[in-house]
Amino acid sequence: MPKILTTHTLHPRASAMLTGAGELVVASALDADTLATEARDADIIIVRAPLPSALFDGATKLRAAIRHGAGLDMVPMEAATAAGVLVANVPAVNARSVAEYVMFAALALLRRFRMVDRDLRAKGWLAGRDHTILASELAGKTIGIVGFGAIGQAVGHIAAHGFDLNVVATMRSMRPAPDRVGLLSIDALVEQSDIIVLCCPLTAETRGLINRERIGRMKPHALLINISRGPVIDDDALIEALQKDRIGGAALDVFATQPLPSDHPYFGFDNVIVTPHMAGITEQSMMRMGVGSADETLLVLANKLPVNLRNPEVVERYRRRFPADA
Ligand SMILES: NC(=O)C1=CN([C@@H]2O[C@H](COP(=O)(O)OP(=O)(O)OC[C@H]3O[C@@H](n4cnc5c(N)ncnc54)[C@H](O)[C@@H]3O)[C@@H](O)[C@H]2O)C=CC1
Ligand SMILES: O=C(O)C(=O)COP(=O)(O)O
Repeated sequence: MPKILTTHTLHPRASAMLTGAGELVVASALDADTLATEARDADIIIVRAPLPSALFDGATKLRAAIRHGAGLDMVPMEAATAAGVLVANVPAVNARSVAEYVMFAALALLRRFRMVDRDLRAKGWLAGRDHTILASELAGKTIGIVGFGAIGQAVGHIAAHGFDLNVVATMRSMRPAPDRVGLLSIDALVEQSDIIVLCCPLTAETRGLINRERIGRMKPHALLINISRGPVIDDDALIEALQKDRIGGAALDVFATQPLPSDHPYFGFDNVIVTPHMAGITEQSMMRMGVGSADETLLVLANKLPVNLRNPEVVERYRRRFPADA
């Protein structure tokens, strides 16, 4: 029976799909050593936590690493490819969930929800209503989307059609954008946006993209929302801007260090929302990501290639390891 190692428990519908196809084993811990040890006799690994490169050295049976979600930064692609292991992901199926989180975060920041809720509970009704800085509407503001892929487009659609926001976006290749979306360079986008949303993957190019200089160009009331990956932002520069009231606030779902240390400076700001990497996690998206991961697993176990193969250059090496059935 093939061993399907998963870093986290899957949605029941996904587990049910795998019943009979293999032995589904949830990793006992997520540290590098445990994952590498438990992957040694695995045929497939379903990934929701960073994998160490060393995992691929000892995992001689491993056919595929299947990313439960979009971002591929958790899988060391070079090590997987060198070891002849297929890498696949389940793209786009959590985009709606993340886009709804982005609107929630923008509204919560503009409504100063953290403070209002806290003051009403701690100090009573009048304190909850006593805010000298007024809340603000979304309508008419400009939202700037960095990375106009599945999530960026879902954010743009809801923002333009649901909230009457002006939408601008930056893309790597400036292809024609949909109606109601203006294309800008990253520098123009940070200068012109009231709300800046990071929806790009973490790559060598996007690491540190939101640096001190770009934060310095933002409007004084600008809100920064990050659902991408933590290292896209220079944390020291953002913390300094928040301390000096140089920007309006931030909503951060992802961090350079996860779990976020409990004494992290981000916890100290009233105008910062922090969530534990859960923008893409809803009942619906967990089902879709789980089912997508199970679909890809079943294909690989049937000696076929996954639909969303992300390292096609591995195929020849993989086929030498696991010759296809006639
Ligand atoms: N917080 C959460 O729960 C979640 C976070 N994510 C993160 O969001 C990222 C994007 O997800 P999707 O939209 O599904 O992926 P996608 O691949 O559909 O879109 C990413 C877009 O970013 C663009 N891009 C890449 N480098 C860029 C650059 N330097 N400047 C501007 N644009 C650039 C790409 O061309 C593409 O259009 C994922 O890679 C992941 O890191 C994804 C899902 C859930
Ligand atoms: O899709 C992504 O990249 C995410 O960050 C969310 O996926 P996950 O919750 O890790 O399965």
